[in-house]
Formats: sequence, structure tokens, C-alpha cells
Amino acid sequence: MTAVAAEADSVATGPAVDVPLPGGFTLRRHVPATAGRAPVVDVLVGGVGPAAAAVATATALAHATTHRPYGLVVSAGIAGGFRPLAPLGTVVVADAVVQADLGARTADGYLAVEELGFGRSAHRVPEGLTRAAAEALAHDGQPHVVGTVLTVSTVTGTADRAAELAERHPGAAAEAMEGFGVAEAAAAYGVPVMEVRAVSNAVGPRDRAAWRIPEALDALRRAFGLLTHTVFADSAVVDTVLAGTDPDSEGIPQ
Ligand SMILES: O=C(O)c1cccc(C(=O)CC[C@H]2O[C@@H](n3cnc4c(=O)[nH]cnc43)[C@H](O)[C@@H]2O)c1
Repeated sequence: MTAVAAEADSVATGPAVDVPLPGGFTLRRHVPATAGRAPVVDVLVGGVGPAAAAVATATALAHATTHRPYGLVVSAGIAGGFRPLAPLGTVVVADAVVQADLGARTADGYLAVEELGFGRSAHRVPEGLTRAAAEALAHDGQPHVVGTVLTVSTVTGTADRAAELAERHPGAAAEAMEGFGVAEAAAAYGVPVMEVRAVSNAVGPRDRAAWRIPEALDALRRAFGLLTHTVFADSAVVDTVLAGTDPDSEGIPQ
């Protein structure tokens, strides 16, 4: 799942066929030319923000249920990186996908929905998947970090807001705008979810001229070229998670 076409072009290359979905969505299906470890990869541009991402992801998952169910859903794209953990060009592998602005702002500070007594604002990524992705990237020498990826509906544009988010989420490595929507849809269908982002800009005072989108898209392309043929193809990893034998496949991070 990506937000925009440029991100979709980076996460999967090569021959593909278009598959029309209900709701006007079209997913791009990449079928490996030769039998082997490469998996079938469906790439869908879902739009910007958690609501658009959830709708698009749920549409693809519902369609797949009557065809070929998915083994894994991945939210992918560019992101803002929290300094100093995730500098420009770093690939961030989420260990948790957290909606950072789903709650209430009170005189005593922010309350997440869990503290309000309803809903959830976090999904943990199965640890086996996170670890396998980090190991593959490390083995290939790609700059990467494992951490929480925040989902926000408003891009952070001030130092104060960046500091507030970092204080509330000490493990945060990046912020983007779709992961939690993708994760909610995946959870509804019982499919494990990952989020993999490449840092195009720093989380902080808005400075559009400093965004390094082409470099981030290149990093994303390299990472997905690798992960597709390792972690995503490794049905043993995915099957372990699906079978519920991964002890870390459940639980909501604080
Ligand atoms: O202008 C372009 O060429 C271009 C190419 C690829 C992607 C974009 C986007 O603007 C994608 C929007 C997307 O980016 C994520 N994002 C990136 N940085 C941040 C951030 O600091 N805070 C929140 N989100 C960020 C986000 O997921 C958006 O969907 C443009």
C-alpha cells in the first residue's frame, strides 16, 4: 500500500498487470516470471491519509478473500524522520504502527483513545518480520533503523510539535500519514502488517526545500528490491506469524 504513484513505482518494478477493484481502485499485480522464491506482489495506490489508506486496503483485502488471500500487508512510502534516530535516506522498519493524533487534547495534555476507554491507537508488527527485515537490510549494508512509525493526519511543521511527539513516543523513528489506516484494515482481515518507510525529510519546522524525495524513493526501491526476495518471499516467516506461533505477534505497545 502506498499513498502516491511515485512510491508505488519504487516498491515494485518489472512486468505487471492491472487488476480493477470495486470503488474505482486499480491494483498493479507483479507476478514473478520464473517459479522460485519471488512472491506475487500487488501494489495499490490508496491516497494520502489514514482514512483513504484504510478504505483502499480493505477493498483489496475484501477482493482477495474471494480470490487469493494475502499473506502480508505492507504500508510503504516516504516519511519524516525523527532526529537523530532516522536521518535523511534511512529506511525505517516499524516495530509498531501508532496513530499519534487519535484521542483528546485536554488541559492536562493529550489522551490516547485507550485512555478515553474506547478504540486502539497502536498495532504491533510481528517481531519475526521486523527482525528479518532489519537483518536483510543490515546484511546488504543499507542504512536502516527499527522503531515506531507514527501516523499523523497533519504533517508536523514546528519544533514544538516534533518535541511533543518525541516525548510522548520515545521509540518513534518516523512519521507518515497512512500506516495506521493500513494496519486497521489488515487487522480486520487477520493479515499481518508491516510498515517500511524511507526518510525524505526531518520531522520539525516545515522546510519543503530540504525534502529529499528522489533520494528517499531510491532508498525505498533498494530496500524493496531486497525485502521482496527475502522477507516477503519467506513464507516460513509469514506462515509462522499467521499460525500464531510467533510469541510477539500480538499485544499493543504503549
Ligand atoms: O512530490 C513528489 O514528487 C512526491 C513523490 C512521492 C511522494 C510525495 C508525497 O508527498 C507523499 C506524501 C506522503 O509522504 C509521507 N510523508 C513524507 N514526509 C512526511 C512527514 O514529515 N510527515 C508526515 N508524512 C510524511 C506521508 O505518508 C504522505 O502520504 C511527493
